[in-house]
Amino acid sequence: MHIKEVVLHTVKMKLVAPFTTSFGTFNEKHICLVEAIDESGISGWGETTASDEPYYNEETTYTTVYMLKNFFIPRVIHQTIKHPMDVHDMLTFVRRNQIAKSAIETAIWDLFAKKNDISLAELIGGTKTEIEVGKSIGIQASPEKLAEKVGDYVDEGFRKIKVKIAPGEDLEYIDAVRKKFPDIPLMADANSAYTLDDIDHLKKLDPYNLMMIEQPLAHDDIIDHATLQKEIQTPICLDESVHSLEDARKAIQLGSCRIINVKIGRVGGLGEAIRIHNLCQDNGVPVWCGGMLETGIGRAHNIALTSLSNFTIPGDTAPSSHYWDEDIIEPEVTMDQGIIQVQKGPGIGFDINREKLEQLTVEKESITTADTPHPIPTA
Ligand SMILES: O=C(O)CCC(=O)C1=CC=C[C@@H](O)[C@@H]1C(=O)O
Ligand SMILES: [Mg+2]
Repeated sequence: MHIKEVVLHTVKMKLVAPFTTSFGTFNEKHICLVEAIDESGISGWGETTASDEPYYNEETTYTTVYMLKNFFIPRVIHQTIKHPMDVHDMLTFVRRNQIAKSAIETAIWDLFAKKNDISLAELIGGTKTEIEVGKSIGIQASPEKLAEKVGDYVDEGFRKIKVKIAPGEDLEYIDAVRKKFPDIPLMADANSAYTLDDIDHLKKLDPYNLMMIEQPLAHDDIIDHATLQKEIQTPICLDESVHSLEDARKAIQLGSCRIINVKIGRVGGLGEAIRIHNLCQDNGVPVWCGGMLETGIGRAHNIALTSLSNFTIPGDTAPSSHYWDEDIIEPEVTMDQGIIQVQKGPGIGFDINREKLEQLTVEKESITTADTPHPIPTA
């Protein structure tokens, strides 16, 4: 397979509701949608899952566009690509920048599946025809407001509820939810808001029977999470700390977590996500697919990934309508009582609403050569 052109469509999209985590509130975001076109004119699609600010990790939408234009697209355009699983190693000449790598790598996965007229789920060996999904709720104004929001999503049938916590917005909030919903599958995401000084405080979450506490400690830590996991009963799930298969291996070996939140962008693409899934399966560590407030393109990749068998915990893959007034894919991602059907069409299985894409585009750039001022390996 050869890519003859890559078009970077940068869109500005407003969320239907603000989303608050321990590191800030998002109301809108710029997203770069990556269109990889082959010699026969077929388009594969990926998206950058960074935000406008480098608060989740070190990348932003703008850094990902720079890295795609200057390094990653010049590395892959006009090259012979035998299989999308090979793209990860083509990009390791650059350190990290996982979200930028993922955006072009996932577009190549979609393109390859379309050229072979199979769904992305089938291409990666997915076994499920439908997936259970959960809802990630941002930090709310009060414990009562949170419990009310949880009720709305329980009524919609979501199979897991994830709430955000931070010091001062944790025990009372979890207590209010558990008082109203003693048995629902409930988890908390701390986005690195705590330290080992908070061990005794975090122990107070143990009686609430949470499925897990996600990323309680530093975004780049594996060692201290192992210390914490020995002290608390609640299973630790890592998100930000796991950037690669190697990070996952070390975390499992050290006992830093019992669950891993796999995000295609954070780990540098679908190939690495599959490798992490397989490693976790071999070690009895369940995984689930986290969300990054994606458009339908990223959402479609997440659904396909979740069709793999060790994704045994519902992911943060809510329907399009929970994020956008109008998504840029057709049809939109919909859900029925917490279940999303795995798309069967070729590639990501959704069409792009080109009219909507044009409306939302703030910048568009077509790249047809490997030109870059930087030395790029070709081997
Ligand atoms: O896409 C979704 O619905 C999940 C959003 C979500 O929980 C997150 C998105 C982006 C960064 C983080 O704040 C957070 C997470 O840590 O998973
Ligand atoms: Mg998280």
